[in-house]
Amino acid sequence: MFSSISRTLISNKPCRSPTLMKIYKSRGVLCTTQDIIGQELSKREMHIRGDIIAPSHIMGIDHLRDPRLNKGLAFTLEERQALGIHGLQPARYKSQEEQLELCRISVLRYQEDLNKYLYLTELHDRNEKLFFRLLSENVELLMPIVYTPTVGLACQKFGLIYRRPRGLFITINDRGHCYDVIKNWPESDVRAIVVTDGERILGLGDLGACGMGIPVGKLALYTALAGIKPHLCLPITLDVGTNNQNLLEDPLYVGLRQKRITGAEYDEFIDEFMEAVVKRYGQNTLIQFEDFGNHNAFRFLDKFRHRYCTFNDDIQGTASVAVAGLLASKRLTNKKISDHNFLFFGAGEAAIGIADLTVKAMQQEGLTVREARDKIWMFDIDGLLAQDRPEGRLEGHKAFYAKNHAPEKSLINLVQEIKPSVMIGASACGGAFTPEVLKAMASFNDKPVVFALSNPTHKAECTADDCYKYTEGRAIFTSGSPFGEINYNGKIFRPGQGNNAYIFPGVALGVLLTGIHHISEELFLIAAQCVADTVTDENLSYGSLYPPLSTIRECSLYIASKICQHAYDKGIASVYPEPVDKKAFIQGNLYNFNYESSLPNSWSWPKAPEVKTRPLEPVTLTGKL
Ligand SMILES: NC(=O)C1=CN([C@@H]2O[C@H](COP(=O)(O)OP(=O)(O)OC[C@H]3O[C@@H](n4cnc5c(N)ncnc54)[C@H](OP(=O)(O)O)[C@@H]3O)[C@@H](O)[C@H]2O)C=CC1
Ligand SMILES: CC(=O)C(=O)O
Ligand SMILES: [Mg+2]
Repeated sequence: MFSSISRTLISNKPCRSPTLMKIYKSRGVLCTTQDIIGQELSKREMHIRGDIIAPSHIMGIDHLRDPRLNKGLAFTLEERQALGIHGLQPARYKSQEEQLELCRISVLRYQEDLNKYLYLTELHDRNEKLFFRLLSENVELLMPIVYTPTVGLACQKFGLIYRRPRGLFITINDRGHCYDVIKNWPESDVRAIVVTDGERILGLGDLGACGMGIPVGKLALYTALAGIKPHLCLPITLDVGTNNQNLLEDPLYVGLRQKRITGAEYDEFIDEFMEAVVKRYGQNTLIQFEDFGNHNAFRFLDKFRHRYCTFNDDIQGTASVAVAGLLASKRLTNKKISDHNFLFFGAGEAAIGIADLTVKAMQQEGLTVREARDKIWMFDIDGLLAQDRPEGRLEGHKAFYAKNHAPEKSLINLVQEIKPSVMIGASACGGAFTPEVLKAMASFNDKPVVFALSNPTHKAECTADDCYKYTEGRAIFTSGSPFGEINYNGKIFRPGQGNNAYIFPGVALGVLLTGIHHISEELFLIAAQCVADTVTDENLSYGSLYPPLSTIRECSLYIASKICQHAYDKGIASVYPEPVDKKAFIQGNLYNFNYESSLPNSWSWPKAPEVKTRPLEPVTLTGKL
């Protein structure tokens, strides 16, 4: 459709006069934006709308300035001539592969991770395809930069490093006008939103508006790990203030300088936001809640899950990746999930989410809900979840796991008493799994399973080194942030990263492609099984319960294909007709990480007299400078 549009004249301003419109139309001039794609779009959107690009309407320097169009030195001589950028760059042609190599060298030149983060942010702003291809082909190297742990530091330093806008900030002062703010977003076809209010950023607490790094990082993974087209993704931060006194007093803080709004005003604001999203982008827009405070996270999941296309990544995505690890661990321990005795350190979004999904996994193995819950012990800031404990409420799902047991505030005492075979930390309490606790786990388990899921790295309940050291190399260890390769007494471990990044990109892709309206727990069990299925014996031999990060893209596509099948089998898809070849359907909808021709379809090499500049000698692609 667009190639014919690109051949047609487009007037500078929408025409309002019916008479003029008739005349223009008779001459083939498109008068209003509606004429072009049947929607209200700005002129720029006519040129670049989603992945429909009309290069013939963008001339000159904009091709280099627009990250969606820029290919660096990969514009051919023909393209440079046609686009009017000839002479604006040095003569050398560089393929995308050569550029990728230069990017790798450039990133590695930086000593500090925050500088690597800044380099990648700048690349993202400069050349979108190069950024995403670099990230997707170097996940092991770069995910720790755009994601945990470095993204945590980037959020903490957000006021200092903020350069260019990315994503939408909607503040509590915009209430009544959420839709108007969302309308300012230049893309008319958004399918996925990651939203935070910054109250619980990783394990770093309330970072207010500085939490924007998280939706940006999560959505970068949507594209890099699942091939979801970047223009379909929108990061949003809802700025309702912050209770972080340091930020409130920090002259560099970029958010609203006020305490968090709570209560009815806050709830109405979130309601308005959800409605505004649907009003602009439709009922099927996927809204991923990320890093909200505990109380709000559970409330909103309950409130919205049957009204919107939404999920909470910290509760459900984390649950899925942890259950995936437990499923994979069967091959090392020879135990079913229901053979274990669990102790959770932390009873918040992540821990409760994992516990609830683990119960579902045990039900699949034949246990009743009661029997499954009995196997799960939980510990929060006030100690063991015990039915009659004097302190600490048993709000929400905590009550399901409360035991008929005397109050217990000492982790080591509890460990020694109940002798768990699996211990899962999701407390943001760095170092809580002390050498004593780890030694105890090793004393009554041949292969203790230890998950230290808190992020970023310094919040992990124990390090990988300590875990292997104090369990004599017998532990099956997983962490939320990466620990790299560990050499314990000559044995090499490559512990896996139990992070929801294995789950949410693939789940999102499956949901978006099939148009699932409401996201059930079942999808997260499917995703867990997919991840567990992709773990090889070799991965397990290095102590990893997850496939290597270098294969996480395949893992996301596998999850999406299973969700796709499930959606049509269960009749919960809304995209019809059902694709016969699901794999081809998915592949056909993925982002193309490679540069494409910038020449309009109709473009042909101009005749000599029309060319104002002297054509360059074509440069050989492999030639040296
Ligand atoms: N690996 C992954 O993919 C993910 C990791 N996480 C990480 O998990 C951590 C927790 O996140 P989330 O569950 O959302 O946070 P929450 O605030 O919801 O939960 C934290 C839990 O830890 C408990 N806790 C805090 N301090 C202590 C302590 N000293 N002793 C015992 N328990 C304590 C809290 O107790 P109380 O309930 O009494 O307040 C609460 O139950 C974060 O570091 C986060 O980064 C989160 C999501 C995904
Ligand atoms: C990984 C993640 O979602 C978190 O730590 O909050
Ligand atoms: Mg999170």
